[in-house]
Amino acid sequence: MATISSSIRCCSSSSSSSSYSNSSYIEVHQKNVPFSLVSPKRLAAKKVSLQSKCNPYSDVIIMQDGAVGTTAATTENKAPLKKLKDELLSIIPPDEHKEPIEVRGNNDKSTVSITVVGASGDLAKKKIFPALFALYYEDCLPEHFTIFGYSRSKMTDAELRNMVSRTLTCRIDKRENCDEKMEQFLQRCFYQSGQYDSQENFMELDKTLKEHESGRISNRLFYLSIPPNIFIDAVRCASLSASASDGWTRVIVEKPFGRDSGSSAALTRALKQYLEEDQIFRIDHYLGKELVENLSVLRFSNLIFEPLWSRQYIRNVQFIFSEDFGTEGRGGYFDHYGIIRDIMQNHLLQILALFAMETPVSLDAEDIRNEKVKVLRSMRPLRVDDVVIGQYKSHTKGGVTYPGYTDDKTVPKDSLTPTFAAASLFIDNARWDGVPFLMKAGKALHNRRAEIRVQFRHVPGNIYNRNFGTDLDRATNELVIRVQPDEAIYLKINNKVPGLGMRLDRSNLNLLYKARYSKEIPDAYERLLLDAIEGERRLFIRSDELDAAWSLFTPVLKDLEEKRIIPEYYPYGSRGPVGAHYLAARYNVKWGDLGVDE
Ligand SMILES: NC(=O)C1=CN([C@@H]2O[C@H](COP(=O)(O)OP(=O)(O)OC[C@H]3O[C@@H](n4cnc5c(N)ncnc54)[C@H](OP(=O)(O)O)[C@@H]3O)[C@@H](O)[C@H]2O)C=CC1
Ligand SMILES: O=C1O[C@H](COP(=O)(O)O)[C@@H](O)[C@H](O)[C@H]1O
Repeated sequence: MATISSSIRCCSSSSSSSSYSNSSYIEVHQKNVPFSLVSPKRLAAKKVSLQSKCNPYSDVIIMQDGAVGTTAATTENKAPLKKLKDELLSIIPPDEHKEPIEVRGNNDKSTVSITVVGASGDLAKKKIFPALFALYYEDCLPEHFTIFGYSRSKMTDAELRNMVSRTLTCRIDKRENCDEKMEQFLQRCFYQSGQYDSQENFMELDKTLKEHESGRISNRLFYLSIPPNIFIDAVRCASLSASASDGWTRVIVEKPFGRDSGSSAALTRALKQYLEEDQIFRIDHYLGKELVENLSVLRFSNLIFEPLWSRQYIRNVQFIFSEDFGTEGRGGYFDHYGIIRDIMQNHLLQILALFAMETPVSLDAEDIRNEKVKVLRSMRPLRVDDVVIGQYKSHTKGGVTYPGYTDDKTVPKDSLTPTFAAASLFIDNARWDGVPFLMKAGKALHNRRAEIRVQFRHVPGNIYNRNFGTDLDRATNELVIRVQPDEAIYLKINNKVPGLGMRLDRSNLNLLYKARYSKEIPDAYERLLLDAIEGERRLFIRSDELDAAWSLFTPVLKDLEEKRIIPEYYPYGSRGPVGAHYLAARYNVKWGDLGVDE
């Protein structure tokens, strides 16, 4: 052990728990941060496993006596721990691993305080508290944790609990002890009222946090669920007056990260006055979605896909986002940003980067983020010619009148803000030269959907061409990764219809998640919150990624706004502006979601 690092200690102690007779733990101190441990009860069911249930990117460490712990996969501690794991595994052959026994020790010494800043708001109620409860329900939160709501509204702890309880739901697959779990969770939630720009108020928060931390090593996570104009005030106050004194302090920042390259860089500079880059967790919740996370698995762990993943076989790739509702309630925010900033520059571009990047050296956060930056920097900035914009207008259907975008009272009547956009992007590198990457995003369309469509090239010299008639697109192999709803991966292939004749049809090889997996898919915020607690950064946006993303969109956004380009109006609930078809047609492409057999 001594050969590994003086920062790794290995200890034994007697357990206070009755079900396990012996107890061992290892402590890894990196900047005074102990690594997290996984409950052995969960592991016991699986015997010795090399992955923790809650964070697949943390290593499970098997001690010589059979004890099991996990590492939080931070860049700081991952390297020595990997070495440690390798060493331990080489000492103990797999078939000699004993049953896991309880791992105790440093978990008792540390605690995590999660403060939701802006706790009275929409996102906190809709996503953050429910995600924290789901993590608690799944036994994924550390043993010692406390949740604080912080906002200006006056509320007692009981009122916060009441507000939170109305937003919580139980997992459909295990409801038995839900009420009990909910009550236990709510007892760990507290509320502190304060201003976002008051250091004094944050000092009061600090005092309350300390009382709950009861002398343990304190780790503090601040989730900024507030409008962007108050981000910096809140970060300043939290960092100067309520940082953890001995453990880590991390801040999750919600988008928007600026409106363009300039304002985004200014935000980053301001954040970095108070925080190191590795304390900033910029959320893009699409990266926490199951099928987005699966993209790399699909590409890099299946021999059949990676060889096809280039200009040689792929004709075009489409990233499609649609919502069947308008800006209801968020018009004020939206009008300042528009659909390009709201969806394309972040969610769709992040998916594109994961789709198109080269193979990372490893699954480490920095290796993945390096590859994403590289591919983003190989892309051509967009020009006005590369985009089509639209805005929804009022529409009456079946006796119901749906409002137009500018009917929203918080939106100026003469607003030209796009609620729909389609764009063609290109990656100027050896792999993707000439392949159109098309994006389409819109609100108030005919359905709610997010998907990736990969259209492959036509089969050269296809001897079955005559069976498809003149429309070769009908024979295109298309791989669809449906992010939501009804998560699925399906591949359209050409197949012979059974019978004596020779008739072909298009059929789907279909991996529909709800048919294949019985387990409920976790919400994106669950994964992201857990990662932030564990210090796993791969799903968060690094500042250079953000810069690269803004560089692509800033010129076109500026042009659209300066030239006051008028959007094409489309009826609420329709398929969007026709202009999107012309844009795709320029590259000989048809949008895959509009076909008869989509
Ligand atoms: N809601 C959503 O679905 C999504 C939101 N986001 C982002 O998450 C963050 C939070 O969103 P959301 O919860 O909708 O925001 P809200 O508008 O609901 O604001 C959150 C809280 O901030 C306080 N607040 C609101 N406006 C101001 C103001 N002008 N000055 C000071 N405090 C204010 C209020 O609390 P109090 O008055 O009690 O202090 C409010 O409850 C934003 O950055 C948003 O862009 C990102 C993706 C989706
Ligand atoms: O970030 C945002 O995302 C939501 C859509 O998220 P989803 O997980 O429900 O698909 C979008 O409605 C909102 O405008 C945008 O700010």
